[in-house]
Amino acid sequence: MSAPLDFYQVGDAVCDELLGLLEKFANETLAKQDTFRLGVSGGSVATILAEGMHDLRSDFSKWQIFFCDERIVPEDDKESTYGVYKRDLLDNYPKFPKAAFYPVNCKLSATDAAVEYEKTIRKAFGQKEGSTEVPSFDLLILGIGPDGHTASLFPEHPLLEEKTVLIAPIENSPKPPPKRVTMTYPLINSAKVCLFGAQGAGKAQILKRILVDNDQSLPVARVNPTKGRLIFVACDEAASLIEGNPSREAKP
Ligand SMILES: O=C1O[C@H](COP(=O)(O)O)[C@@H](O)[C@H](O)[C@H]1O
Repeated sequence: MSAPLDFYQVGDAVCDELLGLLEKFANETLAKQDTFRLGVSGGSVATILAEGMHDLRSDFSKWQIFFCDERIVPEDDKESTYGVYKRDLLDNYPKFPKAAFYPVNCKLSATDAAVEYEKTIRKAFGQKEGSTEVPSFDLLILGIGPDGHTASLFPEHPLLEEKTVLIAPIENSPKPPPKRVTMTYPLINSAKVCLFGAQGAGKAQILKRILVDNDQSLPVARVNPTKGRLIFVACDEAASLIEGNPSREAKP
């Protein structure tokens, strides 16, 4: 079964739209429960979120922010995703609660960091040790790589078939740096909302292959939160090869 798909073409307002949806989902969630659990990504999406998050009207003390993937590098390395949020958000806006962030322990090996991070997530969701229940994030904000990767799930990589582990190590990422940890499909597809942002003409071809051709060799096309919602936000340039409302129907 496919999750309902919403496609928003937003002129050049991808940043405003992503931040607006983040505020909306956070506050809708907090009207119903005490904690808003968010997963954020690296790359272009990280820059958008880290620069704009402080301005949102929400009770950040009730947010828990995790990483959809992380590169195993020190936090002051320019490749560190947590490093982007630290530099652009936490260091500039000291009122934003640092404790909202749950960084990956990048002092460990990728394997150990993945095991520890899965435990961290399960604990934050109030699960007992040994639980096999899959936590459901309120919102995951995901990026689209030029090769169709998302988080650190890359085309043709064996991790695409992972069914049990929720956070997996990757030692041979085709995009540097090679060592990373990443959410796998069981965790991603259990989210209540998976929200993608696509900005720039460089994303047009891959977005067409994902949304129009439904090319299942592309990791983004396999994101399908079956009990949740799937939303793509694209600027006009990124959406230039898409006509009308895409449905991601399987092609014969
Ligand atoms: O390596 C990564 O790339 C993707 C896509 O990044 P973008 O800069 O092309 O938008 C990102 O979503 C992922 O978190 C990151 O680790």
